[in-house]
Amino acid sequence: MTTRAGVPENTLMTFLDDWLALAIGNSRLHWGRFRGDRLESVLDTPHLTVPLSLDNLPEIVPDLLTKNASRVLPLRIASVVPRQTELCAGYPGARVITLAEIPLEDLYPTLGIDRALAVLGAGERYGFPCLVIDAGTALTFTGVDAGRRLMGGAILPGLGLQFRSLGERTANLPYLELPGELPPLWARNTREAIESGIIHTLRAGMERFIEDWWKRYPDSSIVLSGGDADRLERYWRAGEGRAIGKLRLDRTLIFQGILSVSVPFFKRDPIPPIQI
Ligand SMILES: Nc1ncnc2c1ncn2[C@@H]1O[C@H](COP(=O)(O)OP(=O)(O)OP(=O)(O)O)[C@@H](O)[C@H]1O
Ligand SMILES: CC(C)(CO)[C@@H](O)C(=O)NCCC(=O)O
Ligand SMILES: [K+]
Repeated sequence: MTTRAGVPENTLMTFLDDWLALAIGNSRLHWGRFRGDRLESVLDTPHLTVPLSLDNLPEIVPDLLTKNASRVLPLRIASVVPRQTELCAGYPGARVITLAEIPLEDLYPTLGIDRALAVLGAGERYGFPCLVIDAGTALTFTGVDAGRRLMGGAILPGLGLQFRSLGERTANLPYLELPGELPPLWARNTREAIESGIIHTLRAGMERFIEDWWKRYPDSSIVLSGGDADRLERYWRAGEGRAIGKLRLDRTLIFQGILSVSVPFFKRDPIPPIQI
């Protein structure tokens, strides 16, 4: 158990207190600073190379901390990278969120905590049922129904990883960055052929999942998140003008999820009951 807290949590976090949320992904760290239930700023940093401590936190996230923040800031951690979790465990205010704390039904034991928190956050903000498409290192689909039950999902290599793997594992193909715009479907040069293959195939896959989801849950919100969400949304929108209206872009879902599981620690109005 990596969870640690210097002071009992329920006395530590009050409505107006500052606290930090840390989502540890496979590419990098995503930090959020909250004041009570308000997310005030976010910051992405590289993975830790040394154990997190009271001394080095201000150097790692200088822009998130106020100058006179001398006390131990509570740090709620959602990690899918065990080695990085270990590096945080010595920080006195650290507490690691586990699947057992997520108020969703039918979660399977190896489900990523980032997926659980993102879809919880999406449901709390936009309503259940909802589908989250998280375009990070891995790209995931995670769907929850109106009864807050995990319906299911899927995992595939993220956009960056798809480009990198072609560049690294072939002799003739270059390593390319994600293009800013949707490439033509039928390419006549190598660069556009790679871009087309990866992006149009992903779009087609997204259509498959989204159409099936909307068939089952016609009024559901679908939310795009993760490091590549902005570009993915642009590619999606540039396509054949499908019903884009209900595809939302929200890169703070996981922070909303972390806030939701931290709610018992705040003097905060309860979240309204859900309709089933
Ligand atoms: N500065 C950056 N560093 C790394 N990735 C970046 C950066 N800016 C944008 N990206 C994009 O973000 C994607 C990774 O997404 P994200 O940062 O959400 O991943 P992650 O949270 O670390 O991974 P995961 O949640 O899948 O474990 C990469 O494919 C890359 O294209
Ligand atoms: C799929 C990733 C890598 C996405 O960050 C993460 O959620 C994870 O490690 N998941 C574990 C496997 C699963 O979710 O079924
Ligand atoms: K692995």
